[in-house]
Amino acid sequence: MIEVNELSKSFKKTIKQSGLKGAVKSLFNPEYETFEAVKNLTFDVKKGEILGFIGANGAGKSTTIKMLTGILTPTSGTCTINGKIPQENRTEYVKEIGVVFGQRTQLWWDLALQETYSVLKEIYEVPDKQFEKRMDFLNEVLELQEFIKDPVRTLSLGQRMRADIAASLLHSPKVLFLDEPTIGLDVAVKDNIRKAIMQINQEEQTTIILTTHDLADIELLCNRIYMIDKGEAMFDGSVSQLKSTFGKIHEVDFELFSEEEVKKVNFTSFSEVEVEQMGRQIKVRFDATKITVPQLLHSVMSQAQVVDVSVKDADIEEIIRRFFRKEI
Ligand SMILES: Nc1ncnc2c1ncn2[C@@H]1O[C@H](COP(=O)(O)OP(=O)(O)OP(=O)(O)O)[C@@H](O)[C@H]1O
Repeated sequence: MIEVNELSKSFKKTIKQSGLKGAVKSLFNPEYETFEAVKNLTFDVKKGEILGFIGANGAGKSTTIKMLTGILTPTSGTCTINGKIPQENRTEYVKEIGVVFGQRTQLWWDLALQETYSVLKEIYEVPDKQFEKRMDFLNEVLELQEFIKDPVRTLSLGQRMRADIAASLLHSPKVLFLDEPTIGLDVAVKDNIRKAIMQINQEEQTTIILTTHDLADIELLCNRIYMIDKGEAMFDGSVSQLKSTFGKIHEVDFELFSEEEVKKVNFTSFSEVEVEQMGRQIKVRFDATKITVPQLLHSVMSQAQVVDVSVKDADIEEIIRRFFRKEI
């Protein structure tokens, strides 16, 4: 459904000069440098797939989404969505896609939500019968009923996000771009939005590209992760591949009977373990490909009296944090 090939985008940036003299010089005789925000990205997304597009702040996610939606023109490379080039024949292309920028709304601030949908119906030329059916479906999935008659400016952030997602889906697009759809929402609302996204994807086979900083969104929704850093691809694969390839660090927390017992424990039989001790607690971090949890448990329990143990699996947030810190 989506094919991206060697996609790049550079921006011309003014070089800032220091001091008042420099500022005046920049104003009348600016000097420019080229900044590569996106570098040679190549990936494809199959019909019905949900791709999690992740990266640190400034990695180039929004710039990529803007090229895929046709807002920006690539400096080089190509992207085609359902066989169409986003920058060509925009009127036809926008009927194929839905876009939600979580930080901004596409709704009219002073109009009642229902009226906004009627305007969008005309813009996208949705036939009356289809519009009614669509509104019933969106009402059911996104629970719009309680606020559909209210002006957009009076909606809460969670209601506004549901309203925006419904607006992006009104014309039954084949591809949906969601840029931070759960930003700033409370846990319960996030949960509702995720369920709605999942239902739409399953019932309509909508292909979705989702950018988010909330890794629970990725774990719960995405079949695949595409990770970028400074505009370049870093990882392309499933969540379980990410965990099995990079999530080797596990953690076991021991609670011992007393501080005296803690002093009895040594880890000299293991070469690479990271140990932290606090009161009666011992926290051990280790590479699960080199040491197994039973080996570690056996060693500690044979040396001292353990009252509680908790084992933490590799967590996607930790893996990505290590990626961004360049430890991986
Ligand atoms: N119009 C522009 N002109 C110049 N530089 C730009 C422009 N748009 C984006 N950039 C730069 O390109 C880089 C990538 O920005 P982008 O908004 O794509 O990042 P992002 O991954 O979406 O970040 P965030 O998670 O913070 O939204 C940044 O360094 C940004 O300053």
